[in-house]
Amino acid sequence: MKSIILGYPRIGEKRELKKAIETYWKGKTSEEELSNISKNIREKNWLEQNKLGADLISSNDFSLYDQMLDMCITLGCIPQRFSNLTGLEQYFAMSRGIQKENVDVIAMEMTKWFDTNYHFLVPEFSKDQSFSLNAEKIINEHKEAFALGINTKPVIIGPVTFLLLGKEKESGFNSLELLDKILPIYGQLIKTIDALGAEYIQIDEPILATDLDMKGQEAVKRSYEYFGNLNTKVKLILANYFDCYGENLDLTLKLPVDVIHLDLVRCRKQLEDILTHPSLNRDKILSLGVVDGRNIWKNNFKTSFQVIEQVKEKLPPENIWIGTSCSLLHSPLNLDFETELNPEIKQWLAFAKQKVDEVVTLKTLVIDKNNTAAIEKLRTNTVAIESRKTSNLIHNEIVKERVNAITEEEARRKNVFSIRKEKQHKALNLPLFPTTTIGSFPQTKEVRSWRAKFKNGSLDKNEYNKLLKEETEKAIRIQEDIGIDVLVHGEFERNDMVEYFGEQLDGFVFTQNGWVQSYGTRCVKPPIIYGDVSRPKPITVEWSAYAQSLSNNWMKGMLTGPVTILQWSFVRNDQPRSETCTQIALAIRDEVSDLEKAGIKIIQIDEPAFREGLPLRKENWNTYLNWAVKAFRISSSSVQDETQIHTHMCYSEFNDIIHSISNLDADVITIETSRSQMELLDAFVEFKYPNEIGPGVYDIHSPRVPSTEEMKQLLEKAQAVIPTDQLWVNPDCGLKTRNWPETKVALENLVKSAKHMRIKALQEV
Ligand SMILES: Nc1nc2c(c(=O)[nH]1)N[C@@H](CNc1ccc(C(=O)N[C@@H](CCC(=O)N[C@@H](CCC(=O)N[C@@H](CCC(=O)O)C(=O)O)C(=O)O)C(=O)O)cc1)CN2
Ligand code: MET
Ligand SMILES: [Zn+2]
Repeated sequence: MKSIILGYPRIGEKRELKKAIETYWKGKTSEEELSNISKNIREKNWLEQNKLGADLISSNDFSLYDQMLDMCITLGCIPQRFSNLTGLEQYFAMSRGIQKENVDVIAMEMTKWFDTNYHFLVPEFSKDQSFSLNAEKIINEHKEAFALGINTKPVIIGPVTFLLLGKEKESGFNSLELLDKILPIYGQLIKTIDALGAEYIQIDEPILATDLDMKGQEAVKRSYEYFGNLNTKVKLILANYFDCYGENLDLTLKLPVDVIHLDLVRCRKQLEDILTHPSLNRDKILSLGVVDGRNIWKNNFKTSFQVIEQVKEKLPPENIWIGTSCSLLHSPLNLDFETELNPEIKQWLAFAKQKVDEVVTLKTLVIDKNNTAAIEKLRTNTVAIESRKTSNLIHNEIVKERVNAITEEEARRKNVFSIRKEKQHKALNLPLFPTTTIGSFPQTKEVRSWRAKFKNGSLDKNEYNKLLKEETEKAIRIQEDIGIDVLVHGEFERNDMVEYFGEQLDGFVFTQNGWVQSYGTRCVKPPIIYGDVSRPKPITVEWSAYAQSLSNNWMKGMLTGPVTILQWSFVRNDQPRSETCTQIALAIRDEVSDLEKAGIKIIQIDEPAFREGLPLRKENWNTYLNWAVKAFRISSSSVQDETQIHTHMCYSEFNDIIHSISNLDADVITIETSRSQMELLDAFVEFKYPNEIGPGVYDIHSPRVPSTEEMKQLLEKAQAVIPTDQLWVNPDCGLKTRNWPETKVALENLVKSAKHMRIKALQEV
């Protein structure tokens, strides 16, 4: 029996990697310094897992930006436009774009990794694509760990997941047609790893958690049969996570791999299917992912034992591994740093380091029932689990009753959009192609340092608020000067769009250092929802009212929606997510009502995680979409017809959920479309989406400043397919990650492009 960790967080205990990369980007440190800090983080991670007693530890789970991007480099799949660059400059240009002297290249697209808040860079494929092996990173990391006495299992992304998550950059071919070209490169890679003396390779194929068509299944079969014929000693672990193997199970069990990993947190029922499956061969090792890599709750050891016992009836102990459900990339690093958490709640939690310990302890208890240290851990585990079941911190009867009493009417606006639209146009009096931004303005070092000082007590509340008010006023004047129509207050008072709300709602706790990577160097501290959610008092009303008082332009109220608050938090697992989401929706509904009462005429309820919450398998979509849409509608429907409700979504594909997007019935939706050159609009066009829409024309994830001409062209593209009176002009998303100089120029260009469109539209009438 072995313990297996599918991957470990790479940001460093105190986000050392983030800081090292960002200072490197600023030109303040050398490549060598960055490389040293990276190496230290890797070594620390390996030694930590090793010390805790984990048997199978990953290498190549480290990345300077993203593991899919690393895979592109490994396979020599580098888009043409980066071919004049080399090394780290090329690597970071691929991730963030580059703009200097004679070089102006846009970044690769970024999108959500399955149903997580982690973003990967999307591989780009052309029909005559060629591949070539560059295994340097994988070799070096294996050697580094080996020097510490650890024979790691390199982890790589499998060919089918790689190809299917990538994007064809020309029409008329399917990425899977590249399989024949890519398999020999994977073959060379596996041989290279074999030659290093690695005992195992972990090949991640989470695409197996989705509905694969015949071609996809065939590709899986062909790939692993190819790998099976390589004549290598190294053993293959096939890892799927985030859902069951489902329809892909029979195929999977017949593949010539040594180990099959199961995510038993997301899909417990597959165990029964597998153990009774005629194709299960007793030589196969099953890696049981029982410790949740996606949430922070302590593992229930007793439940895990039941799972292991069930497998022991069918397989010999040496063919049973115990592990994390998925990589721990999605989990914060170390609970020991949380000195301010309520101890009652803290005892219910486990972060990455504690999860490794859980995996090892479970294994120990299974193989050695008399191990006293492990028995003591089992005892504390049982106490914690029981304490959570019976704690009176969790339940609030008033909240439960309110959820049960929700009526259909409360989830519906008073009138249909066509009626609202007219009233809103009269009330708001906006020009054609109204310009707006998505909410946040640059979170400068100063703003963050005020918050840090306020939190550590060296800045008092009045001074902190005064500084924030000044910053807000500054942002408003800048927007007025640039000529933006609908203003925002800038969100300077918020650390994060979800954490900020979590901090002010009952039923949530938040961490001091519970960072999780979102993309590149950007991290989030997801709040923890441990109990019934309610809003003790208004959250944003004072800020919005203050901001509105400073300007004659309309000020958008700015809220995070219930689905996104749910999706970007660690959610309690003792009741259905839908129930928790509805509780949050009621809290936001009260906030919306209060904003309206305070004179705010336009209220944006952000739902960037709406799409991400979609289950991986289509059979579960309707259930989710029903409660998610309803939650949004509960939060947004208390207002008068004249009050304009906006929503915002980024990184979403809309094609297959456009019906539900339309059912949200937001008066205006702003979306991210610029990196895909407006491709994401297609869904709205085909559906004849009736409400107003702001397709993003400015890629805010890149420091690159888009030109007026560029944005004009994007708007013309939009205007060709969407009626003019439905269109808004805005960036892809909020501007908090940008700096002021580039933001100002980009927004000036944006307003110019809108004005140009307006003049043209009037001339045409
Ligand atoms: N939750 C969430 N998910 C999301 C998004 C989002 O906005 N929020 N946006 C999409 C893209 N993802 C993003 C995720 C994070 C960030 C981001 O900007 N993160 C910041 C941290 C934001 C934050 O929590 N800031 C805190 C803490 C800031 C901090 O680092 N403070 C320093 C001290 C600062 C000083 O003394 O000067 C420290 O702790 O060391 C604050 O402002 O208060 C970062 O990584 O840099 C942006 C986009 C999708 N998913
Ligand atoms: N209002 C938020 C902002 O502008 C929306 C962000 S969506 C990830 O930052
Ligand atoms: Zn966004």
